[in-house]
Amino acid sequence: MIEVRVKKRALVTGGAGQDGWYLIDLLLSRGYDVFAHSRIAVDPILHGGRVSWRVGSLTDETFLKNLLAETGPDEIYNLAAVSRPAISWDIPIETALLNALVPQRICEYIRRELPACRLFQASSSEIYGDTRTALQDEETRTNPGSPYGISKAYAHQIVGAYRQQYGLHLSCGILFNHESPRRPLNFVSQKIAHAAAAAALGMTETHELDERGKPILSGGKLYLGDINVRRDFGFAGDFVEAMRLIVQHATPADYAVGTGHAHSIAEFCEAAFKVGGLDWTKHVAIDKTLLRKVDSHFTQADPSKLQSQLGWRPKIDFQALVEMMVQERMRILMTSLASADATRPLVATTTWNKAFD
Ligand SMILES: C[C@H]1O[C@H](OP(=O)(O)OP(=O)(O)OC[C@H]2O[C@@H](n3cnc4c(=O)[nH]c(N)nc43)[C@H](O)[C@@H]2O)[C@@H](O)[C@@H](O)C1=O
Repeated sequence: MIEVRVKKRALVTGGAGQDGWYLIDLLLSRGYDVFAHSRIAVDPILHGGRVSWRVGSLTDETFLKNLLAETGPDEIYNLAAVSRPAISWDIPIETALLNALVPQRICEYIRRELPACRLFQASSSEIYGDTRTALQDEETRTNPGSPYGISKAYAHQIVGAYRQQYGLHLSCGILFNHESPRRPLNFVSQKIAHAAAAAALGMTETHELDERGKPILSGGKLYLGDINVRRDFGFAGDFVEAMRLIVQHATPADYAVGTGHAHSIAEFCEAAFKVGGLDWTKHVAIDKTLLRKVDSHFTQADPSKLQSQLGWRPKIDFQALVEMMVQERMRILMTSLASADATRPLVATTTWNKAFD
């Protein structure tokens, strides 16, 4: 019997991460049947219990094949990854398997079993490495410097190769830094937002720990690495809209996904502490142990192709993004202060588990 589907069926890998959250909400609002994968168990009532979750490791070939066979998606959004470039040095083999080989296995499965299925692959501006190019777009030379960047470059190129060779609808979004209140604390944006919120509430010490295993705000100070790095910071909610547009477009292709504006980490601090009326220079200090030996010092997207071909425009600018993040951290901290939970143990935010999306 031929199955007639009324609704489109999407599979989102790494669905429990920041981007998965926004994308699943978007797809549900567009009437999709959503299947989501997570590496670890998730609360089934998330997203109003409207998502069918599958839990397991994508690097397990049998699990991956069963996942694709059982869900039979019309569209796959491959967001699962070791998502922290700095941590990819600690787990380089897992990074290569999950970030590079899994996308290839998905392409191979699509080629053999689901040729009508469309793929969005989450590529990254880390594929450019420490570039000196003023603006980066789809043509910019890839020169990644970390196991993360190298694994993402492999995935980017193999997806493009399968698209060329087999004429399949496989696309990559080269995602520049994208943040939100759902960002884990071990990314610089949320680390700053958290410290700025705590300082605004008059706190000098937070329970949550930083990469060094010390409180994120300690003695009223936030310790950071290189604050001169400039990044193109966008809002994750805007980025998932780009993902959907890319998959809906008649022709598959690669797109740079970023705002086109760059800000330094120092500017992020300035904007974040300003939300509470504070002078960031009194609260931020440098700890050289947080400097990265390999880093991308400057990223700024040229999103012209995405804008002209698909009409994408980010709705949240840098200022609004920072304010949104700091205000949400203030709300969370006030809730926790109100519950007089001051005796709870310090919380590490940099566990191995948090390396994944
Ligand atoms: C595009 C790319 O974007 C993300 O990776 P990331 O850029 O490594 O993210 P991050 O927030 O850890 O670092 C941003 C910058 O901030 C600098 N920085 C300074 N001081 C601290 C600091 O104290 N902590 C951290 N974490 N960073 C610091 C750090 O050196 C780096 O230059 C992922 O979404 C990834 O999946 C992805 O694809």
